[in-house]
Amino acid sequence: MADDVLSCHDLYRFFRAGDEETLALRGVSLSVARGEVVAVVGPSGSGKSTLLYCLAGLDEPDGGAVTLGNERLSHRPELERARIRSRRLGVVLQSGNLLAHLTIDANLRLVQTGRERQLPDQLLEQVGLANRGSALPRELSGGELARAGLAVAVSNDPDVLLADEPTGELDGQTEQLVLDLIRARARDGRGVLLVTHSPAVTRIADRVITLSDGRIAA
Ligand SMILES: Nc1ncnc2c1ncn2[C@@H]1O[C@H](COP(=O)(O)OP(=O)(O)OP(=O)(O)O)[C@@H](O)[C@H]1O
Repeated sequence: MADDVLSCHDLYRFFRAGDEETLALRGVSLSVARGEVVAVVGPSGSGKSTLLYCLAGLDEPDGGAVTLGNERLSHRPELERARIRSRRLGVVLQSGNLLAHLTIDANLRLVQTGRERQLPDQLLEQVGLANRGSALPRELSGGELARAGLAVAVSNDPDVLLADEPTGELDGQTEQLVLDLIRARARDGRGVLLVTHSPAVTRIADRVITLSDGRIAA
C-alpha cells in the first residue's frame, strides 16, 4: 500500500550449524503503515529476532524482500543497507546500540545525520535522562541504558522504529514513559514495529502479529 512505511514479502531465512539446518523464517509477509504500531509476539525460537534483523537490514533474508517506503532494503551490499538504515530506520536491540567509549551525548551526535535534528538534551529529557548526557554507557543502569538506546534510535526522526523488547528491564513508571514515547512516534505519522513478550507493550499496539515456527500464525 502507498502508506506503508515498512513491508516485507515472503521472507525466508535458513541457518546451518554443522548438520543441523533451521528454517527460522518460512514465508513471512507483513506491512506497517504510517501512524501504526505493530507488535510481533510468539514463543521463544519462533523467529522474532531473525525477522527484526532482516527488517532492519542487519541480516539478509535467503528469500523474499524488505521494502522501506519506496526503497528496497534487502539484497543490497551492506554499506548501502547501512546508508538506507541511517536515513530511514531507528533500531533498538537487546544487545544495545551505544558505543561503549563515547558519552551518551556523543553517541547521540554520532548518529544525527538527518535534517530534523533534535538537541541531545531534549532527546534525553524525553526519555527521563536529563543531565545524563556526559555519562558513559557503563555508568548507566540497565533501564537507563535501554532508554538511552531509544533516544539514539529516534534521534534522526526515522520513518520507522524497530525495537526488540524495548521495555525489557524497566520498572512500571519508566516503562510507561517509553511506551508513551513510542506511541507518540506513531501519532506523528511514523511506523513502529516491536518484538515483545510483554502484555503491557502489546496493549499499545494497533495490531499484534503472532509468529509460530517461522510463520505468521492464522
Ligand atoms: N545465527 C544463527 N545460527 C543458527 N541458528 C540460528 C541463528 N539465529 C537464530 N537461529 C535459530 O533460528 C530460530 C529462530 O530464532 P530467533 O532468535 O529468531 O527466535 P526468537 O523468536 O527471537 O526467540 P526468543 O524469543 O527466545 O528471543 C531458532 O531455532 C534459533 O536457534
